[in-house]
Amino acid sequence: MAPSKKKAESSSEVSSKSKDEKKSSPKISPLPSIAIAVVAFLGGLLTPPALHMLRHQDDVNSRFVNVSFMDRQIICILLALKKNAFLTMLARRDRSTSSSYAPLPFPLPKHTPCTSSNLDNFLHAAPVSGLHVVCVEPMYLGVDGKDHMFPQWSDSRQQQKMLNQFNSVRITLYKNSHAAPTINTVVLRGEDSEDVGERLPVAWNNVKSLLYMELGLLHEGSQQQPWAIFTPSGERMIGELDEVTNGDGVGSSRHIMSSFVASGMVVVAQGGNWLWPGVREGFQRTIKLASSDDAAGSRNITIETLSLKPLVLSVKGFLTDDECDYIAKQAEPTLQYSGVSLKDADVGKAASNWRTSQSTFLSAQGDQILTDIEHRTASLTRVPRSHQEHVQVLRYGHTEKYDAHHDYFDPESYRSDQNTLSLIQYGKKNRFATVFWYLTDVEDGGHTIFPRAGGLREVSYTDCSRGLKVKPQKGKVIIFYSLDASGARDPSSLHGACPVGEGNVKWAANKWIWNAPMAYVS
Ligand SMILES: O=C(O)CCC(=O)C(=O)O
Ligand SMILES: [Fe+2]
Repeated sequence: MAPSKKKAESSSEVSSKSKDEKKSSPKISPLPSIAIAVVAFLGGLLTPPALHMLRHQDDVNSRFVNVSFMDRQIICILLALKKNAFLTMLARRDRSTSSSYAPLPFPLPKHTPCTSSNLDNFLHAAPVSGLHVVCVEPMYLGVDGKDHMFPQWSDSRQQQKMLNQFNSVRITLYKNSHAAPTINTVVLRGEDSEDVGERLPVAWNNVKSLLYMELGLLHEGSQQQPWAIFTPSGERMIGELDEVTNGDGVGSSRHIMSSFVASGMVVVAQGGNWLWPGVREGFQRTIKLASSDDAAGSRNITIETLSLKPLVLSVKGFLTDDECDYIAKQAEPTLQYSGVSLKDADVGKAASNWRTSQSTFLSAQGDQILTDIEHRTASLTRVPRSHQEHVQVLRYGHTEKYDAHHDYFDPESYRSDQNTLSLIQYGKKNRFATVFWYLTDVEDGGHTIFPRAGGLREVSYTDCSRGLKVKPQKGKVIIFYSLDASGARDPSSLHGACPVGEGNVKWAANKWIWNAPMAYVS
C-alpha cells in the first residue's frame, strides 16, 4: 500500500508533514458510508479518473492498476466502507499533487544502494578499526500499522515522492566494515506526534544515538578529531559536532536524513577524515578526480591497493611528465641536505644519521601549476586542501636514502619539545596521510619500503630486503595513511627510502596531509 500516516485512517482530516501543510490541506466532511459506496462504484465505472486516482495513490507500486474491472469496483467499495478512508485517499491525492513531488531545497548525493556488488567495494575480510559501512533504506507506515519498504524508484520524481514520505528507516550496520556473517539491522521510526496527528520524519539525532551505540563511536577527545560520515565517493555529509539547523533547508535534520536515504550507503570514519577503503590487496577502484578548473571538468583515475596494513594505495598517471619536470626544476635552486624532526632521544645527533637526501619546501602561492596539483591532491584524497602542508621536494643521488620512520608525531617522543607538542595539540592533531609523488623513473634502487607490510616485524630500519617495496615511476603517486580510520597512529605505517643505485637520481615529493585544517596553505 501507499505511504500512510498512522492516524489517517480514523480521521477525515489528512495528516501531513507539517502543521502548515496540514492547514492548507483540503477539508472534506465525512459523508454517510452508503453514499460514499455509491460514489465509489461510479468512480470505479469512470475508469480513467479512478485509474488515475489509484495509480496516484500508489504509483510506485502499480499492482492495483492492473486488476480487473470488477475487482476495481470491489476495491473502491471496500475502501469506501472502511470509514472515510476513501475520502482520506482522495484528499491525500490532492495534497500529494501539491507537495509530494515538491523538489527538496538541497542537492542530493548519487544513489549507491547496498547491493552485494556495491558492498563488495567497501567491506573487508577482516575488521578495519574505525571504518563503518551503514545502509539506510526508507520505509513508511502502512495502514496496517506496520513499516513497509518503498519499491525501488526509477526516476527522480518517484525518488522525490519517497523522500517526502518516508517516516522510518531500516539501518544495516557493518561495524569496522567487516563482511561479518551476522548482519545488524535496526528499524528506526519517526516519533508519533499527538500534536500533528501523524508520525514525524526520522530525526538525525535519533540516528546519531543509534550510531554511537551500535558502532561504539567515541566522542571527540584529546587524542581524537570528531567523527564524520561520508558518501561512498568520499563527500563529507555530516560530522559529530556539526550544528544542525532548524527547519527543512540545508543542514537541517531533514537534509541529513534525506541525503542518507538518497545515498543508500554511507561510510562512517571515526577519525573524521575520509580514507579510501583498501578492501584487499590488488583491489582497484575507479574514482573521479576533479580539476581545480571547473571548466576542465573531472577525469576518472584508478587507485590500487598495495597493502591493507599499513594502508597503501597507488595511482598511475596522476602527474604529467611536464609537471614532474617543472616541480624538480622549481625545487633545484633551494635544495639543502634534509633535516628530520629529532625525537627527545636523538637531540644533538645529525640528521644524516637517518636521511642523506636533499630537500626543500615549495609554496604554491602564485604558482598555478602547483596550486592545480594541490587541488588535485585534495580531490584524490577527499581531504580538504586546508589540511595540506607545502609540498616537500626530495632529491636522492647515488647511495642516498632515508631510514625507516613514521611521518606522524608520537607525543611520547616529543615530551621536551613544546613547539611540536603545541603544533600537534598533544596528539589531537597529526599527519594523517602522505601523498608521495614520484618525479623520475629510477632503474636501480630508490624504492619506498614499508618493512611492516603484511604483518612483518622489521629487523632493522635500514634493511631494504623485506616488506612492500614501491618502485619509483615518473608521474605515479602513492597514498599511505599514518593514522588509521579510527584516527589512531598506525605503527605499521613505518616506511623509508632505499639507497639509490649508481648512475641514478631519484626526484620525488611528499604532500603531508593533516587530520585537521592547518595554516600552511591558503
Ligand atoms: O623517498 C621516499 O621514498 C620516502 C620519503 C619519505 O618517507 C619522507 O620524505 O618522509
Ligand atoms: Fe616519510
